[in-house]
Amino acid sequence: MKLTDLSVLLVGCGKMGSALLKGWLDKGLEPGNVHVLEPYPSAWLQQQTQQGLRLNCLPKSLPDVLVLATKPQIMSDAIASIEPFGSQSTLVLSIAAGSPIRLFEDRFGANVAVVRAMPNTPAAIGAGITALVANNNVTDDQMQLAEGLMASVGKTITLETEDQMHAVTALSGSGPAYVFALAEAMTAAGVAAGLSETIASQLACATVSGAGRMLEETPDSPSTLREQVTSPKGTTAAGLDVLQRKDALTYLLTATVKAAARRSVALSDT
Ligand SMILES: NC(=O)c1ccc[n+]([C@@H]2O[C@H](COP(=O)([O-])OP(=O)(O)OC[C@H]3O[C@@H](n4cnc5c(N)ncnc54)[C@H](O)[C@@H]3O)[C@@H](O)[C@H]2O)c1
Ligand code: PRO
Repeated sequence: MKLTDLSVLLVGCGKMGSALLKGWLDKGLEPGNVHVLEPYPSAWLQQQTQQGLRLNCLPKSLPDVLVLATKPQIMSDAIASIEPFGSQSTLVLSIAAGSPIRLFEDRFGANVAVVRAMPNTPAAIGAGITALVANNNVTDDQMQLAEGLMASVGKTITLETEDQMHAVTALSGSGPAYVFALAEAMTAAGVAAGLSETIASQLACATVSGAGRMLEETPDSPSTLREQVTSPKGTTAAGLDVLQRKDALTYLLTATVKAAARRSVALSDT
């Protein structure tokens, strides 16, 4: 099905919901075919009503896709108002961390077609990556539809089992925050080395962003790209000797991702 012909009911239009909606509207989704439920609509979302998007009212017929983008903690309450829309012909596409497929099967019925997806915030600039997993009720056409929607805001990968979603959420879902934290820490390190905050921040952010683009735009692996910066006995080798001493960086990130994955498991159990 083409994006132009698609009808969508979006529940929750905060940071991720609006990043996805922006991407879909840019790619040709008709605002007139979109209903959004959002108690605190942004100025941008309110503006879309002038193009025909319907805010805080329910569609008269079943939409092709019901997108769930509220926080997992209030997912159950949010579903209460839209239970009749979880029919077999409507694809339920949830992006909530820690909301398992069984929650939607319990609430909408065992026959409901559910795709669980984990995007990340670079989706806002079309540079996201989304992992998807479906239940057995999802048809090939519906899976293609879900992949197509998420591909319009970045890359997609399909998971083998829903269990993998905890690690995915911890790695790529939360991952942009780790990278932004790196830029913040590099700025602080630049200040400690004698630069002004402004110059340190400019250098740190451009370095993170430029290195990210190289990962994207060159065929080289992260290891090769790292080696290309590192002259024997030079400055980078001296720095990496601290960063990677006793695998410190790998150890820290492994513990980080494990903690996030544990939180995903805990959210699924509540
Ligand atoms: N932000 C991320 O990086 C990210 C990445 C991947 C997945 N997610 C998932 O996306 C979901 C939304 O996260 P977010 O960061 O956009 O949060 P957010 O708080 O920005 O957005 C959630 C929105 O839901 C709205 N809402 C609250 N109650 C509602 C209701 N009853 N009906 C409809 N809308 C309601 C809120 O007003 C808010 O605007 C979460 O489940 C999160 O796990 C977020
Ligand atoms: N943001 C959501 C959270 O922090 C899910 C992944 C990224 O819970």
